[in-house]
Amino acid sequence: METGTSRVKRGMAEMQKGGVIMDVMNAEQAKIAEAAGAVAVMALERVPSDIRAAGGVARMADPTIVEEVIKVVSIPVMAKARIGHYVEAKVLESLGVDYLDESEVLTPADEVFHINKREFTVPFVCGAKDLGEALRRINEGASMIRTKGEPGTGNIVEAVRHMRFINSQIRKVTNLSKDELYNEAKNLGVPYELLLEVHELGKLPVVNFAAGGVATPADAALMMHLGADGVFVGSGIFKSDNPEKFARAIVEATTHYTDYKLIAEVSKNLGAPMKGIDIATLTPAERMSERGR
Ligand SMILES: O=C(CO)[C@H](O)[C@H](O)COP(=O)(O)O
Repeated sequence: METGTSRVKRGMAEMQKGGVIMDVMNAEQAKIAEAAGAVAVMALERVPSDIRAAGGVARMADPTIVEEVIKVVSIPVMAKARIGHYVEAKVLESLGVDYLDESEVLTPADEVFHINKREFTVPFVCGAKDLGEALRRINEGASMIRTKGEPGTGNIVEAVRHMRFINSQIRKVTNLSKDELYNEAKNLGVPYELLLEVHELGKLPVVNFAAGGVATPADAALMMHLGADGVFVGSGIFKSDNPEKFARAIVEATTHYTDYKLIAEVSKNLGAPMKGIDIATLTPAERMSERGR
């Protein structure tokens, strides 16, 4: 049984299109994000780069933080549950969040099963690095997809790879004949009907945002150029020298992603972006994008 209609759940994500969703750790940051023009905020205890630095098990945020953020902003509030953690998701739903992120940024609670998102009234966003992952999450009830990227690195390279790969897989599926789709569905480990939808639409049946490693206005614009429907930014804003300026500049660059003069203008005197990490220095266990398939 599905709770809430897919049309409404997916429609809510459609309304965020072209915008920036910002990670915030408290009410003050939530107000900065809203004033900068964020279309939604993600309430969490630590941004991904702090999660990397802290080590240990990363869980859902203290409900106090989530409630505090809900209280101070009028834009939608999202929150993260661990992959497979049904109860964290139910708790966050009970707090009245507008969207849930079943996120690889937190330590997975289940190595095999994701949450059955169809059982929830609140819509979900999930990460994906290829078409198979994206369609499996949609089959479980996700109403929005985002690239996984490599969160907390300030390095855009993985988000670029995931966006390019998903889009190239979609192009391939669009060109297959209907009878070839059965084999492709088997190869990708996804239901035939969903793959048929991609074949007919020429895109995912839900919006696909970019996430994981966006650290500058130009990074955000690059992801839009590559076909993202919008952008999530976590560490890039609140681990930069000047969060207010970065937040505003990233929103401007996302909205006007082909206006290179404007992107140059908003990129002036921003102060230092977050330092960032070379992906090659990460061990396999440190790669959050490998969590949850
Ligand atoms: O929601 C997210 C993933 O669940 C984050 O917003 C995103 O991945 C943040 O990554 P980064 O800190 O690199 O911007």
